[in-house]
Amino acid sequence: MLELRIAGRSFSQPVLGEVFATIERGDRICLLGPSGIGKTTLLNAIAGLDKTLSAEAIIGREALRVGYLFQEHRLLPWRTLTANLQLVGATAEEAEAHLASVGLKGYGHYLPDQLSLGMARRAALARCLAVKPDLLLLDEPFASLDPVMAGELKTLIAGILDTDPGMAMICVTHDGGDAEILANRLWYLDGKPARLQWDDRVGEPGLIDSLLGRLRQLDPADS
Ligand SMILES: Nc1ncnc2c1ncn2[C@@H]1O[C@H](COP(=O)(O)OP(=O)(O)OP(=O)(O)O)[C@@H](O)[C@H]1O
Repeated sequence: MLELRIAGRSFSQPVLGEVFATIERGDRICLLGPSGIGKTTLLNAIAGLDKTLSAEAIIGREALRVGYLFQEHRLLPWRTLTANLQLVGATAEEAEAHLASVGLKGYGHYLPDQLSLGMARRAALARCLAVKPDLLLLDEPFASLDPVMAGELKTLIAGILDTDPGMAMICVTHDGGDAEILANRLWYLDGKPARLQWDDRVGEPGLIDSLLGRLRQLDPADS
């Protein structure tokens, strides 16, 4: 469905090295790695937002609908939630249904600034769904949420993926435990410049425990 052939990405210094991988329908990838290593840079590349990369770097991107949940909600603050969803192609009825599916039934007339952090993130997730994505990109969706809210959002995302087995997902997280709930594949990005150090399929007994152990060794601050 998507093939990554990234030769590298530098800003003032090299950030990403060569990244080669394929993403298939139904892949649920948790992307882990130390802070500042290049996870968002990689997600932006996959989303097609990095215009410095050649078309050959992300093969298949043009044919895909991508829903991207950024670290900030990036909803237009002067538009209601319904109007924000309509901007990406939803009808008013579809917008209402998407908002209801993330627990925001009846909030369509609210402005983004009238929402709590957790509600705004769910509204942004509803906007992702309004795109009818083939690929869902989630950049630290649980960051800054209290454990209860984070748990609810995790369950919500797991449910969304369950109802659409063909949808692929890449979720950046610092918490290997998220992988247990959401992932069937794990990527670990590390190195200078950063490369995918592991690309593992979940399913082997003990893999998550071994992942958490490796994370603790590699990056004590993140474990
Ligand atoms: N637009 C930019 N201009 C200059 N440098 C950038 C830009 N975007 C990212 N970088 C640099 O690239 C490196 C990787 O950043 P990136 O945000 O991709 O890391 P990350 O792994 O997502 O970090 P975190 O886990 O803290 O969110 C950092 O050193 C960052 O300063």
